[in-house]
Amino acid sequence: MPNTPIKVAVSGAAGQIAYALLFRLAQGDVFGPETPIDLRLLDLPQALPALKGVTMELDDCAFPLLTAIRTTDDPRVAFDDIDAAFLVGSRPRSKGMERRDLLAANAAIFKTQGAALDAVAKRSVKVLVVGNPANTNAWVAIQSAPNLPEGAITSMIRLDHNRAAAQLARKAGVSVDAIDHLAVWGNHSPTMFTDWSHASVSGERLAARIGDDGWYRDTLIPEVARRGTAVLEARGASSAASAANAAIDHMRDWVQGSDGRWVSMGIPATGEYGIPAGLVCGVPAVCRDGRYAPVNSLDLDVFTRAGLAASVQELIGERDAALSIVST
Ligand SMILES: NC(=O)C1=CN([C@@H]2O[C@H](COP(=O)(O)OP(=O)(O)OC[C@H]3O[C@@H](n4cnc5c(N)ncnc54)[C@H](O)[C@@H]3O)[C@@H](O)[C@H]2O)C=CC1
Ligand SMILES: O=C([O-])CC(=O)C(=O)O
Repeated sequence: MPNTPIKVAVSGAAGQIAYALLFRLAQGDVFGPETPIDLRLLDLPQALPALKGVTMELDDCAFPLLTAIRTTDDPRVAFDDIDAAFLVGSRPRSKGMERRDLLAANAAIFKTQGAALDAVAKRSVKVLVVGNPANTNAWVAIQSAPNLPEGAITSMIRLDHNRAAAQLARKAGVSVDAIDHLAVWGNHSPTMFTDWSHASVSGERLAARIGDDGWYRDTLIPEVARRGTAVLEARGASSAASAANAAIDHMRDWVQGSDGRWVSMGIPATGEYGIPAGLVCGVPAVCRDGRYAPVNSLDLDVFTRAGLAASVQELIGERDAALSIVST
């Protein structure tokens, strides 16, 4: 094997998303078929026995690219010298827990993990936060990692982007690949805003091809926003394989490039579109040469601006609720 292994950490590694993610990572779906991979699996002490079972299964797949697996409950061990991290583990909502309590519990986790990344990860590390509330968890991690370059830590809104793309492709009778310039803005929460105003299919405006503005406003936007809840109700468990698939898509495009196509990513805002600088917000982006660049200077219509502003207000509220944890 000619290449040096890439070191990749996954937190929440004993959980259901990781169970769909790890095997695809080890197969080369993110870093390519020529890149050996050294996995660092992080979970809570009580989950380590189950995590042992996952590592046994990884071994039993005999993946040629998988050169090493290390399990730990210590973020500093997991993140030592890593090139990439998928931060999936977070505290789920439990009975009687208010949203504020959930934010506080997760802010504490992501403060610790951000500080560990700051201390021991490679300066070129690429971090994707999946664990909810993903945008605000990423914001907390960024505040705790002042020595990492700006843009090292992102959050996932790609599942929402993929959900929208699939529904639009079906409605238009085209393949998902034919759709470009689609965006999902804002928070990964029911306030997220699916935007087809720039979307195209083979050079034609997608909105004109579908020709049903009522369906866009009254069906697509709310269905994408509530899709996570609908899957949870149907399956009796929250989205796992599709969440892992979106995490793979997000990191693969970031590493390998999006070929000029728009993807949606939760990234620290630059002040564009009235989003306060630094807030981690879903925006359209293009990835090239291992970097992402937000799509700036778009002309947003009144409906889109209002949808984005509502989601940004929610993010500001979450950030302010997390602020006291970060600053103590
Ligand atoms: N951003 C997105 O689009 C999506 C986000 N999610 C979120 O992803 C997260 C994980 O979901 P699942 O895998 O289904 O949950 P899960 O409950 O099956 O697994 C979570 C794992 O994280 C571990 N964990 C908890 N705190 C930890 C910590 N401080 N350090 C390391 N590990 C820790 C748990 O022990 C457990 O093994 C949830 O927060 C969920 O809401 C889920 C779907 C989509
Ligand atoms: O609420 C959850 O845990 C699941 C989730 O984010 C989604 O499916 O979009």
